[in-house]
Amino acid sequence: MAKKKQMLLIINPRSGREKIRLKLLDILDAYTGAGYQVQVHVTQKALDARNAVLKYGAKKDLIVCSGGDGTLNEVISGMMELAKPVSLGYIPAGSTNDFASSLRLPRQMMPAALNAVNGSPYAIDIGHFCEDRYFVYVAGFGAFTEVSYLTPQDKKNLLGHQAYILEGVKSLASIKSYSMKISCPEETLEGEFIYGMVTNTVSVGGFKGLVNQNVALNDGLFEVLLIRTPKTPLELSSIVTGLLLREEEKSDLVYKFKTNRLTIHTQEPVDWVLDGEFGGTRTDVVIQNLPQQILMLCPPAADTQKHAEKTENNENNC
Ligand SMILES: Nc1ncnc2c1ncn2[C@@H]1O[C@H](COP(=O)(O)OP(=O)(O)OP(=O)(O)O)[C@@H](O)[C@H]1O
Repeated sequence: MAKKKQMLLIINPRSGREKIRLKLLDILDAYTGAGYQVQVHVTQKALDARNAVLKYGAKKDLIVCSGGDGTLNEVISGMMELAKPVSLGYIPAGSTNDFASSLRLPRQMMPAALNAVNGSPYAIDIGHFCEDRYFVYVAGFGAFTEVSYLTPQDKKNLLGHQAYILEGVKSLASIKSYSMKISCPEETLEGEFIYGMVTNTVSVGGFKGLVNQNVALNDGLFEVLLIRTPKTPLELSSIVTGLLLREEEKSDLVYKFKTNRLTIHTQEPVDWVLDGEFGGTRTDVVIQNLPQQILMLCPPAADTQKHAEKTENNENNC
């Protein structure tokens, strides 16, 4: 008898609106029918998904993750430590699912579950953050970035994406400015900044226009967005205009560029957010793009450069 293919299915039962609860039997049935022996790990708390990958992942043919961006981050962080590469299927089940929309994964749970075993492998870049952390699609600091992890899970489950917007409006009153030196092979910037994000995605916080650059998830490059601290109401309105500009259009307050490596030194410690979860408080940060590290199973349309989403991204300016 042919040896069964081994799958590790990691499920965060609390992600999003807990939709997985209604579909789990159908999903297990489909995977068993497709010839997999499925080991299910239901996460109990933070870091559980990463630890399950480290403990069981190396012996599997496929890892499937059901959860939001935070759970996906944990699974990929575990996979980056495995000695042998394993493919990854993803069932987006969070409240925002930013990265899933970049990969054009099906929005419905059952089609996404089937794609997680039948999709075409697509090698995505991964971000290495300082010594010890990874991110899949965004590392950020400053205004609003803390909204994703400070929004209580119960509120996210109740209100979904609107919960972020509500918490974001609350944080408007407390925008902080940081004195920074930001260096990458292409340029060095110094001064006061209120916001920065280093991304590998077309959507952040559910907004597609924010990155506003041509994006490929496998080109070895991040898209960077940095915003200087406005000193006058006029500068504030220039920032709004600057955010709508394309990469090649220059602004003195808003910087958009691509790079594979970035170092940031700040005088006071800054809170970072990685894929919507708390990434630590740091004065020195090194961010490195590790090209094409994880094989994700995606719909064929998400294949390589077709996926760059140039048109869609530019049409969706916020
Ligand atoms: N059983 C659990 N109960 C509560 N929290 C959990 C449990 N298992 C894992 N977690 C934590 O929940 C965090 C958030 O989950 P996740 O990001 O998947 O969902 P979400 O916040 O609803 O989605 P999104 O980030 O896409 O908005 C994970 O990073 C993990 O630390």
